[in-house]
Amino acid sequence: MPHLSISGLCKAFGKKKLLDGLDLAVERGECLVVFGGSGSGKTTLLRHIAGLLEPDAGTVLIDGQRAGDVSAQQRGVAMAFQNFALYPHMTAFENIASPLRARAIDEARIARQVQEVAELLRIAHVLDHSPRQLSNGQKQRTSLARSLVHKPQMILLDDPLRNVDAKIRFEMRLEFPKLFKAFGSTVLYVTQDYREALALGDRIGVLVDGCFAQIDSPAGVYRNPQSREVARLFGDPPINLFEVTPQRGPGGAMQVQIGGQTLVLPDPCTGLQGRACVLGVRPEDLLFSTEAQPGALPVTMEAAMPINVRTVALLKAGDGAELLASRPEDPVLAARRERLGGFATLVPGRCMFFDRASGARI
Ligand SMILES: Nc1ncnc2c1ncn2[C@@H]1O[C@H](COP(=O)(O)OP(=O)(O)OP(=O)(O)O)[C@@H](O)[C@H]1O
Repeated sequence: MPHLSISGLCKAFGKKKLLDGLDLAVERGECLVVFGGSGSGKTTLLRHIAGLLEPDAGTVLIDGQRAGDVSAQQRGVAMAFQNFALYPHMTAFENIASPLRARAIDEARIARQVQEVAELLRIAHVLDHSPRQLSNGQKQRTSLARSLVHKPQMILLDDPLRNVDAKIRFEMRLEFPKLFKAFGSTVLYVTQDYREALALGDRIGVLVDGCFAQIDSPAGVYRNPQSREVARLFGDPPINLFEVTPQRGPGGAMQVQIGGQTLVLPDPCTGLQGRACVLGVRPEDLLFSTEAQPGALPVTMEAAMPINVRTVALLKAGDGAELLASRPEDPVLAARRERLGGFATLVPGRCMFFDRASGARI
């Protein structure tokens, strides 16, 4: 039996349908990231799992029991919301110990459990500090330690890194997966940052219009998105999307028109002839070269910039259609300030097609 099992969950506030028949099953010990835009209903979903909201329709079961029927504490569910305020008059130790005190656990065991979680979160050396003596990162770790100290079977984390600076966010993203596995808890982790979703999730549920548009591994949502919407939500620079109608070219290979120019597709694409669709190509799968190649799309490079260890080029084809190509760091290209004529080709096996009307993956 899955640890968490949701079926047909519906919730509306006034006329606004927020959750619209949502289904989800999460296995014990799994980290499921709920990813979606602002206002898509992520927090509302967590509140149902915590038993704080009643569904309009559908069921939320934890270990087979309805979420609203037993208290979160009895079910071993812990929650940590975006703004984890610490008690300002208590030391870090007392803050972390507070959920254990509420359970009348003896002092020696409290000290042991606080020490254990503080060591895992690397804050054992500041346990006697008050919150105002802690750095922002240490505050964040302390509040997380407080959520984890009683070894919850399930932990609900609502965008815990939203309000921390980039360095702490990066560190915590690296540490979270190990930490979650060390506790063995089932984790539901809400974020609107696709990088965080890719870094942390065993699986990612992509929340769009009140349902999961796709629930898949990080590689699955990135490499094999089931809709144009999911494809667009992951990736920076974003995926290239072009409305095309593939046709068989004179040489027999399938081709499309971009910016009024012809690009030969690298794959057979059987069945797409004459079909109105959207071609999706990730920038890393669009190759730019100054050497002419058969079937390549004539383009001009309008600009290029380094992004981390890659260089991203803005290309224009024909009547002004824009394409993005990214390649391993290329300082010569990145330093160039003038336009550069060239050709674009696609990596075989990497083109995605979506139905133009519905957006569904073909
Ligand atoms: N109790 C409530 N009554 C009325 N409207 C509500 C209630 N709770 C949430 N909403 C509305 O539902 C929408 C979704 O809220 P929710 O907090 O679930 O989104 P979210 O995906 O977590 O957003 P964010 O990432 O910005 O925190 C918002 O427009 C919010 O104003």
